[in-house]
Amino acid sequence: MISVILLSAGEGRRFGRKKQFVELAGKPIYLHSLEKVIGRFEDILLVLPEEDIERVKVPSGVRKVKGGKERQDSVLEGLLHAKGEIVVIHDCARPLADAKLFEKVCKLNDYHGKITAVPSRDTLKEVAGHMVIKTIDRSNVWLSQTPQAFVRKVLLECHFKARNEGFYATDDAALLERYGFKVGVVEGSFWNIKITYPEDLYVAETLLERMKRGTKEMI
Ligand SMILES: Nc1ccn([C@@H]2O[C@H](COP(=O)(O)OP(=O)(O)OP(=O)(O)O)[C@@H](O)[C@H]2O)c(=O)n1
Ligand SMILES: C[C@](O)(CO)[C@H](O)COP(=O)(O)O
Repeated sequence: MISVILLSAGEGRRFGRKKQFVELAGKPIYLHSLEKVIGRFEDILLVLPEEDIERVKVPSGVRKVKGGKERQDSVLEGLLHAKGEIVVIHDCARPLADAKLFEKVCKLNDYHGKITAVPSRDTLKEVAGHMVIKTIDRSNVWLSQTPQAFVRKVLLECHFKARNEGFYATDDAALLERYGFKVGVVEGSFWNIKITYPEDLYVAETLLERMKRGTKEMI
């Protein structure tokens, strides 16, 4: 069985409010991800802020779990309730993720986990105090996205170790890397943007409009 853990328990500090409940194309941001996985996966968990759990209504079969202080804490809460041998972790803050990506990333083969990611298109500079130190070779640099999939037991082991060490990372793959497990990459999409700041919402709206019209060419 595969479990999907949808993360929606953030505070939206950079956005200015809990962005998961903000409307995007007529429905709250978290619902975009939920609708992508319903009917495709047996075990779906939606991680929510404790104070919102009661009032947020979800389709039958979807389990609501209370989140933690940081993203990583929320993932661990989800993991402790998940039933699948494989777990897919997804940020509801990425509402444009293609439904097919969720299935693609689960095919782990001989990896302990897989991420979706896109190769860097920009020239990368290391900067200190507004001064350029050097240009970083971008040929091996990929930008990490979600969904990401893992063998549940392995991810749980890594989360426990990280908690004991007080180590926090911005994605789950970083924990597997730290403890010596193998992480593979599936090509994601430049359309799968993350809503972090208010302006990201306008970009997401524009992209969604384009997707609805069936035209995915770059603007
Ligand atoms: N304690 C947390 C923090 C984050 N998330 C989720 O993890 C995803 C990525 O996090 P981020 O974009 O950082 O969201 P926020 O934590 O809400 O934003 P900020 O860091 O600006 O406060 C989001 O879907 C968010 O809801 C979560 O479930 N629990
Ligand atoms: C997991 C993630 O979506 C990958 O890009 C991201 O790391 C979330 O955290 P961030 O701090 O907003 O980058």
